[in-house]
Amino acid sequence: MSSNICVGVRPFGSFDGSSWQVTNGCALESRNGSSVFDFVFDHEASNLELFNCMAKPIVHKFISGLNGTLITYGGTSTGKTHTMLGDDQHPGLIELATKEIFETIGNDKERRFLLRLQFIEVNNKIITDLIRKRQHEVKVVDTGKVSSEEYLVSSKEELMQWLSVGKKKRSKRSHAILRIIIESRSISAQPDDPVMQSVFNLVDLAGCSNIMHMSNTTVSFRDQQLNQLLRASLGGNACTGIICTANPTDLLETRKTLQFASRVREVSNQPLVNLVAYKATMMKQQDLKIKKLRDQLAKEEQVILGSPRIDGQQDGCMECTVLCKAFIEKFADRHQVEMLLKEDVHATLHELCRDVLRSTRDVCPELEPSCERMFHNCVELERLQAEGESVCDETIELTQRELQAEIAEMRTKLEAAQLSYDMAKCQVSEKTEDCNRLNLQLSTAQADNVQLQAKNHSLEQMCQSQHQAIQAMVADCNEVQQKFQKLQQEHEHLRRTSEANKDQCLQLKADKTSLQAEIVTLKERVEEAQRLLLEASNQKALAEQLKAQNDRLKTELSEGQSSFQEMQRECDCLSNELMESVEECDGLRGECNALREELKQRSMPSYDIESMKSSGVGTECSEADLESETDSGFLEKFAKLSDSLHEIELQHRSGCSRLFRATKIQEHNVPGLKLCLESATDIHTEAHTLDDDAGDAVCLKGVLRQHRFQIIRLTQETAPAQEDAEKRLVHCNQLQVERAAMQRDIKLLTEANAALKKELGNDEVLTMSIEVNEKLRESMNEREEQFKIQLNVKEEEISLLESKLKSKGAEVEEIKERCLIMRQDMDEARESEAQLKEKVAASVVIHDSLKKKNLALDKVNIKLKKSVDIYRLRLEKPNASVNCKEVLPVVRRTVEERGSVQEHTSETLTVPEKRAKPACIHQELRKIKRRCLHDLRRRID
Ligand SMILES: Nc1ncnc2c1ncn2[C@@H]1O[C@H](COP(=O)(O)OP(=O)(O)OP(=O)(O)O)[C@@H](O)[C@H]1O
Repeated sequence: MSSNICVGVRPFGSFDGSSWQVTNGCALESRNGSSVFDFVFDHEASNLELFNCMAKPIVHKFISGLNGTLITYGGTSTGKTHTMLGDDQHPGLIELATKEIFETIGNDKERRFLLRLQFIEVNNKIITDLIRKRQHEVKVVDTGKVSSEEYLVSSKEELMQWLSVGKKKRSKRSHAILRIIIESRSISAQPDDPVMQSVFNLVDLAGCSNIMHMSNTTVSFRDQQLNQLLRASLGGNACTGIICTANPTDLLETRKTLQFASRVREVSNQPLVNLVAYKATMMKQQDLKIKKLRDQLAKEEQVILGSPRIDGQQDGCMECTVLCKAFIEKFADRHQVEMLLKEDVHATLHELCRDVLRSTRDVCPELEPSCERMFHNCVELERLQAEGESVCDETIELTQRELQAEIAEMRTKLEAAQLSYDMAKCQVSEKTEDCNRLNLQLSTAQADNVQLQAKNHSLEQMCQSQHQAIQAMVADCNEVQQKFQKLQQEHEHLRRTSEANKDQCLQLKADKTSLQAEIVTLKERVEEAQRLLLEASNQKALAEQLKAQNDRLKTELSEGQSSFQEMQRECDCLSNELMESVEECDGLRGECNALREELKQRSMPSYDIESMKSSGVGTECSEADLESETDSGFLEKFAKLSDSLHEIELQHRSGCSRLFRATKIQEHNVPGLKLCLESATDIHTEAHTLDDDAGDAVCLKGVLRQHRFQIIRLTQETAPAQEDAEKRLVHCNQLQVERAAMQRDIKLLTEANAALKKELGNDEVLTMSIEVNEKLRESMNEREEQFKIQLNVKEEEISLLESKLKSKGAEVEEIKERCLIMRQDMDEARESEAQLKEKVAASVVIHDSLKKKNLALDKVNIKLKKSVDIYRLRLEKPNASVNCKEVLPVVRRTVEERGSVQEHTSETLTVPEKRAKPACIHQELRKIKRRCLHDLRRRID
C-alpha cells in the first residue's frame, strides 16, 4: 500500500472453474500470467471483511485529517452498489464507515468534531443534490468542492437517514457520491489554531467499463465533472481504496476490470493532513451560532428570572433548567416567591414543555415521553407546591432531590433535545426564508396578477375583436359559400355547354369526314371527267378531221355537181341535137315513107309498117327493102341515125333517163334496125340485145313526145364528146356512187358527230357536273374551311371554357380550401377563445386565491410583527410587565400559522405554475397575433 491507492478485486460469483485462480489473497492467476493486487477476495467474502481490509484504514486516516476515497468500479451488476450501499441484511461500506467514524469520534474526548455531508449524483455532466434535488444549482468548484447544500450530522442514524432519503432519488445510471466532511479541533485549541478538515468520498460508479480514461501516466474519469470532483483521489491528496467488482462468467468485462485495477495500482497519491483556518470553517460558524443562542438565552433568563444566567447550561434546555432551578431556589422562600412566581413559572414551564414537546416531536420522537414526564412532574410540583404547607420539610427535600436527579437526567436529554430544537429552529428559519421567498413570489404573483388582469382585459378585447372577426369571417364564409354555389352552378352550366359543344363538335367532325369522303368521290369524278375530257378532245380532233374530210368531200361533191351540171348542159345540147336528129329523122321518115310509097309503087315487097306501128317499139326495115340502091343509102343513113340515136339519151321530165339504141335485127331474113328505148342504167355497151317483144321499143315519132321526152340530137362532131360524156357519165355515176358512199359516210359521220356531240353533250354534262362538283367541292371546301374555323372557334371556346372550368375548379378548390381554413381558423379561434376564457377564469380564481392568501399572510405578518414588537419591547424593557407566556405562544402560533399558510400557498400555487401562466398566455397571445396577421395577409392576397 505504498502508493496509498489500495486495489481489491471482488468477484460476484466464484473464480473456481474459470480461467482465473486466487492465490494468497492478493494475486489472481490466469493463463496469461498473474496479476497482483492489494487484496483479492473470494465470492464468500462479506462487506465487513472487505471493510476491515480496505476501508477501515482509510476511515481512520480521514478522521485524522487526510482526504479519503472509496470507489467501487466494475461491470454492470457485478455488485458495486451491493458493496457500497449494501442492504438491510448486508450493511455496505458507507454504513460500516459511518459507524466507525462516529464510534471513533465519540471516543475521542480531546477533540471536538463537526460532521456534515453532501449526497450527490453525477449523470451526463449534470450534478444533482440527491437530498434536495436541485440539479441546476450544483456545480463543482475548483477546489474539488461541490456547491450543493451541506447537512450537519451528529450521529450515524442521522447520516443513514439522509442516505436513505438520497438513495430513493438516485438514478440507476448515475454515479452516486456521498461526501462526508469532517472538521476537528482540540478542545483546548486557541482561537487562532487551525482546524483539521478532510473529505471522505464514497463513490458508487455506474456500471460501465468505458468511464475511465487511461494513459501511460494518468488514470482519469471521462466525465469532466466526475474528474474534477475526484481529481485528488487518483494521483492527488487522498487515501484511495478502489474495489473492483467482477463477474468471472463475463470474461471480457472481467479482463477489462482487471486491466483497470492493474493500471490504477500504478498510480500513486500523496495524502497530506488538511489544516484550515478556524475562521473559514463551519465549526466557527456553528460556534458563533451557539454563542449567539446562549447569549439570547441568558437574556431570556434575565428576563424571566431577573437573575444572571447559570453557566454551563445549554441554550434550549437551559430555559427549562433555569426555570426549575429558580423554582427550587425560590422554593426555600416559598411563602413569597411561590405566591409570586407560582402561576407564572408554572405557565411558562408548561408552555415551554409543550413547545419542546412540539418541536422535538418531529425531530426526536424518543424524547417525547421524557418531556411528557417532565411536564407531569412540573404539574406534580405545582400540586406539591399547593400542598406545600401541609407537607413536611423532609418530604419536600426528598422530592426536591428526586426532582433534581430527574432534572439532571432531563438536562442531558434536553441537551440532546436542544440540538433537535436547533435543527427545528434552522428549519423555522428556513421556513421563514421560504416565507420571505413566498412573499416575494406573492408580490411577483400580484404583479403578475396585475399584468394578468391587464392582459385579461386586453385578451377580452381581443376576444371581442376575434369574435367580431369570426362573425366577419362567418359572413365572408357565407358569402364565399354563396359564391361557391354560384360558381358551382356556373360550372355545371359550363360543363353542360361544353358537353353540348362537344356533341356539336362531334357532329361537325362527322360532317367533316362525310364531306371529305364526298370530296374524295368528287375528286375521283373530276379526275374521271378530266380523263373523259381528255379523251373527248381526242374525239374532237377526230371529228374535226372528219369534218375536214367532209368538207373536202363536199367540195369534191360540189365540183362533181358542177361537172354534172356541165354534163347536163352537154346532154341538153345532145338532146337538142337528138331532137334535131329526130326532126331530121322525121324528115327522113317522111322521106322514107315517101320512098316506101315509091317502093310500093315499084311493087316491091311491102313492109308491115302497121305491125311496126302496132308494136310501138321500133321501126323495122327488111333487108329486101334495102336491097335497092336507093334504099341502101337510106338504110345506111338510118343505121347511122340509129347509132346516133343510140347515143341519145332521153331525159324524162320526171327525171328518169332513157337511151335509144338502134340495133340490127339479127334475123337473117329480116332486114332492118330496131330502135330500143332502154333505161340509162341498163345500157350496156356490148351484148345488149333488143328483144322483139320488148315493150319499150318505141316508135320515135310521137311516142317520145307523148312520153314528154326531149330529144337532143347528138351530132357526128360530138362523138368524142359523147364518149367523153359517157365517160363523164360513168365518172358521174362513179361520183354519184362515191357521193352516195360519201353521203353514207357523211351520214355516218353526222351520226358519229351527233354521237360525238351527244358524247360531247355528255361531256359537257360531265364538265358541268365536274364544274358543279368543283363548285360543290369549293363550296364544300369553303364550308369545310368555315367548319374548320367554326371548329377552331368552338375548340378555342371549348378550351377557353375548359380553362375557365379549370380556373373555376381551381377557384372552387381554393374557395373550398379557404372555407376549410376559415372553418379551422374559426374553430381554432373558438377554441382559443374558450381556452382564453378558461385561462381568464383560472387567472381570476388564482388572483382571488392569491388575494386571499395575501390577505391571510398580511394578517399573519401583522400578527407576527405585533408579537415581535411586543417581544422586542419586552426585551428592551426587561422590567416591563409583559409576560413571556403571552408572547411566545403567540409568536410560535403565528409562525406555525404562517407556515401553514405558506404550505397551503405552495400547495395550491406552485412556482412553475405561476410562472407558467403568463408564459402560456404570452404564447397564446403570440399565436392569436400570428393567426390574425396570417388571416389578414390571406385576405389581402
Ligand atoms: N457479493 C454479493 N453477495 C450477494 N449478492 C450480491 C453480491 N454482489 C451483488 N449482489 C446482488 O447482485 C445484484 C446486482 O448487484 P448490484 O446492483 O450491486 O450491481 P451493480 O454493479 O451496482 O450494478 P449496476 O452496474 O447496474 O449499478 C443485486 O441484487 C445484489 O444484491
